[in-house]
Amino acid sequence: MSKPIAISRVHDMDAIELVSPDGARATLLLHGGHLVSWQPAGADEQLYMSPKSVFASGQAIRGGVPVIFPQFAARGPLQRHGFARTKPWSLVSAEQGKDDALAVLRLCDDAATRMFWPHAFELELSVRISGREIQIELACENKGEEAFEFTAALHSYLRVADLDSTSLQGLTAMRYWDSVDEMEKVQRVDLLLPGGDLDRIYHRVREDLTLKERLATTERRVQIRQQGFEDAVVWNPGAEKCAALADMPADGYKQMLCVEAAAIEVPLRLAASESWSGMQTLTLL
Ligand SMILES: O=P(O)(O)OC[C@H]1O[C@H](O)[C@H](O)[C@@H](O)[C@@H]1O
Repeated sequence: MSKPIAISRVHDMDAIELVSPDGARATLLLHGGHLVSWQPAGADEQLYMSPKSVFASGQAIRGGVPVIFPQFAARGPLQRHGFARTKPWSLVSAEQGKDDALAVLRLCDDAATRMFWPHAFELELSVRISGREIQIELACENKGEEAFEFTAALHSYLRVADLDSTSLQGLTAMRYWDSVDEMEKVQRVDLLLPGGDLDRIYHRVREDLTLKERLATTERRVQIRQQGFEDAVVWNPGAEKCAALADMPADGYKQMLCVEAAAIEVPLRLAASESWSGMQTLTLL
């Protein structure tokens, strides 16, 4: 028997607090369809949330998992990272199942989105938690009569205790766009040690990635899988750029690494009535 979950208030905003029977928890705001917290069963928070983040209508949240749609970064005429992360989404369903908890949110075009982006669309974000895993799925349907193209990302901010003890594995031999140096490069080494200003778009991601963090007596490992998304963005602003971000503490960059499932290099194209979906799955190993 599944039990419905009612809307509550978190950060003074409408929220869905998912709790699965095994104790896994996640919090999703209707603002932006924004996942702001994920605690696997028996474990601590896995997502970074800036203590200086603003939670207000029309504003982007710094941390968790922003939904980037229909434009990644400044790669087009729209506002940075598109409008989905600052719009109010509606609740389709939220329930606790026998061994999981699941919420589905929806965002459709309206007069305001059509002013900037003249297309009829329906976006659905589904978040499912169970045990030590979370599945975040973004789906888009073209509800209009003409084809459209878009770029998108699930911009996950992973929390780390210390960036200097953190590495990311699984990117060997991959081609990437280095957004700092503005050139194409190839990853030579297996372990990426994120220090300083790092902003890369890895192309044609086929392998699972693993975030590894050396802790005092153990190692924390988070497996990152993606389907339907061809690119993965790895971002850390480093000290200088972090200090310039009004919604981050000066040393906040040491506690986070963004590993984003994305579709950027080859924009997604949907003909009338066509749909696409992409997923990022995080598993605490
Ligand atoms: O500050 P925001 O608009 O949220 O963007 C945060 C970051 O998002 C992505 O990771 C981009 O690759 C970065 O270039 C950008 O700085």
